[in-house]
Amino acid sequence: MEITKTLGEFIIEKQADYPDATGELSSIFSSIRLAAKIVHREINKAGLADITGAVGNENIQGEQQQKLDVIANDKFKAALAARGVVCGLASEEEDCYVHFDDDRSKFGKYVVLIDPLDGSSNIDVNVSVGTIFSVYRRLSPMGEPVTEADFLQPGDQQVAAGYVIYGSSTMLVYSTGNGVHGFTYDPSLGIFCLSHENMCYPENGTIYSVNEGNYVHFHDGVKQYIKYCQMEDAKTNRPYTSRYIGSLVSDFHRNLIKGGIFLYPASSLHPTGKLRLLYECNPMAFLAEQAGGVAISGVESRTLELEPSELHQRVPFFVGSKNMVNKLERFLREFT
Ligand SMILES: O=P(O)(O)OC[C@H]1O[C@](O)(COP(=O)(O)O)[C@@H](O)[C@@H]1O
Ligand SMILES: [Mg+2]
Ligand SMILES: [Mg+2]
Repeated sequence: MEITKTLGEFIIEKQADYPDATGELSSIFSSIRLAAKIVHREINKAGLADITGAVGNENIQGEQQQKLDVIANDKFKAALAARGVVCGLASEEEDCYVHFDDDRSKFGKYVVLIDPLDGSSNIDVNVSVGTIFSVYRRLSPMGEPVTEADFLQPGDQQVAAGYVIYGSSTMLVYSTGNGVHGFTYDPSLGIFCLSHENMCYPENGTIYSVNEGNYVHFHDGVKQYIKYCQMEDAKTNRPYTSRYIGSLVSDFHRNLIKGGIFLYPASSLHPTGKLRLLYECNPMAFLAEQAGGVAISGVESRTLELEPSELHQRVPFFVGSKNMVNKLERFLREFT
């Protein structure tokens, strides 16, 4: 494919769609682009002793922090703090939100929430992982310290969201509410090139992604839907194919391109689900809806309308092709 446009050029071009744009949001994308290149370089060395394995600390979620969790967190935090447009950050790897109080940043208009390294359990086994980000306008007055309220905004208030996937190639996929666009990193040129403009879910798909190892712990509605996916019916292309990587970004990315549904339900193992609302589910739900898909956290529970109550809260999450998620919701309604 001919290289047509770089990420930087595309962002400037799109900025013209927003007459009041000041370039601050574009500056956040420059930070993310830079940090993504650095983390790409580190991940490509995963397997070498100095960046493999755990650091020996637990994060607030009680999970063993991997070295790359910490490296990615530091790189994204530093890049986002360096441009004076972000006044605060919340991260999976930080117990509490961080206030950027240098003279420029404290007048920054935006707060950013990140999952610096998604799919940590796959780092050491050479399976694709990602970074997830979400951007909001601050609610607190300019110049004042950020508060938790700046971060506990419902997902439909996001001004931008996206992910970086570090797989067979590294890609950055984002939306500012004007479609979903993907850029593939060319390490030899050191640039992200437009490769997937206006990404859209197929309305129907034939892939379902769920950790079936937890099947016995699932509620009936989910069990019945999984059975439905596995039943023989040529008219509806069933049985569907089961694909589960165990990295949310990678499972989401595949299903976005091919059509499919991803499920991480609540269960007796994870009573409120496992995935974090603020820096995993909301950004992916924002992208999904921008790509014509659907994202719910239960019956009549649009993920983007959930009112957050805690920085690291977990919620059930079902996302994917419109007709598949709507079908699942009918099962949840019927069997719950
Ligand atoms: O191993 P499980 O229980 O199926 O969970 C896999 C899920 O957990 C996660 O790894 C959680 O994310 P982190 O790696 O960022 O903590 C998701 O990427 C993935 O979808
Ligand atoms: Mg994650
Ligand atoms: Mg993570």
